[in-house]
Amino acid sequence: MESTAIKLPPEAVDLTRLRGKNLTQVVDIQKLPKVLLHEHLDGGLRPRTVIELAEEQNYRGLPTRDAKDLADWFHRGAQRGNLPEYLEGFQHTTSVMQTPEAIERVAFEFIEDMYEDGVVYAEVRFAPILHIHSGLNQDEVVEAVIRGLERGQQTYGVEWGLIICAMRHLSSSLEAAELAIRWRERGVVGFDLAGGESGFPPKKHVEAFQAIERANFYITIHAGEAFGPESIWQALQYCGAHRLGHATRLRDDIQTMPDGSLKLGPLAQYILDRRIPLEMCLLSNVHTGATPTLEEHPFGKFFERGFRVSLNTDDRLMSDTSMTRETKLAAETFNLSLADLEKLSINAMKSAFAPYDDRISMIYEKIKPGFAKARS
Ligand SMILES: O=c1[nH]cnc2c1ncn2[C@@H]1O[C@H](CO)[C@@H](O)[C@H]1O
Ligand SMILES: [Zn+2]
Repeated sequence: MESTAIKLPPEAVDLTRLRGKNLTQVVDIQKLPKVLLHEHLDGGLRPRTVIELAEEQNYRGLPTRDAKDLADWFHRGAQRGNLPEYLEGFQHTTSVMQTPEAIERVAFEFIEDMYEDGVVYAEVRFAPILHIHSGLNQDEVVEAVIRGLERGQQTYGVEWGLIICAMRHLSSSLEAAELAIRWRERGVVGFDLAGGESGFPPKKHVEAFQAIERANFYITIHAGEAFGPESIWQALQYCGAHRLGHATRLRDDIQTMPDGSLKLGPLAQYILDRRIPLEMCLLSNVHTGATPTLEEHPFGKFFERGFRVSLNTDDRLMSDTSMTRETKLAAETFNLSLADLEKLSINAMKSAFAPYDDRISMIYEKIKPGFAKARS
């Protein structure tokens, strides 16, 4: 009897087998449903917006008023191979985010950018204390961000969560934690510790983390970016982190054996076993020197070994990146397949601080159908 099955053209059959560059040349990465968990609101402004906001707020500190030159200036400044210098550019972005209108605009444009980048769910973070220099209080700052995010969602349908950052070098982390808890009914989903890592161990802020835990709320901490496994260990075992930002230097707790297998130290084993989500940021790590090159980034190993990793942008302006770019780079550098990319989106969505039911519906209503469409 003759088969009645429809014959697919060979390239359609092969799509699921493609990897790396072969994959990124055929599949439109921008259209795949992606999830972003780690992006700084003040690290993702459009260069033109920075210039316009500087004019409106009479801020004279910008090095140039040309959008292209300004973008180059941010990229150059961020690529000096260490975190403290990487962070210098934020002085300008936070300086132009001091009025409710400016802050709301940046938040709205963030959602608009996410939509254009193919991101279906995004968690964005910032430190309200850096936005009170023109007289706003921190609640007003958070309210302005939420207004922009809500307006963006109404227009573009991108779902979001907001994370409040405390800064490692400041003593106001408890105040930031209380602020995060106060706004949880309006879309704040968690609490983070950001800023220069070396010399600022997370356990100094343990009171803030305990306040978050007592409120049954969520914690992510920048750890293992500019300091070793000790910082990651403290974040988990002193501060109760539910997720880790970067965790690049967890590689120091993992040994590659002569046969290529990985021998995990106790910290790495704990992170693997407990399914602790690692918010990995490839280009940002190259720029801050957390990894010497993209090829040597531990992401590939972590993913293969089954760690709960996700791809993230960190700071789209400083690192000249997007989710599409990070995903393409990851696919090409680590020879990923479409199934791998789907797994990364699902990993991220599973790890989001959104409620369980929302995460499930995002996975089954947006991510899986989006990838199925890409395959068909
Ligand atoms: O990669 C990073 N590591 C540590 N801190 C960062 C990174 N990117 C941005 N920030 C810091 O977080 C603040 C709130 O968004 C930013 O102002 C910047 O100082
Ligand atoms: Zn970050």
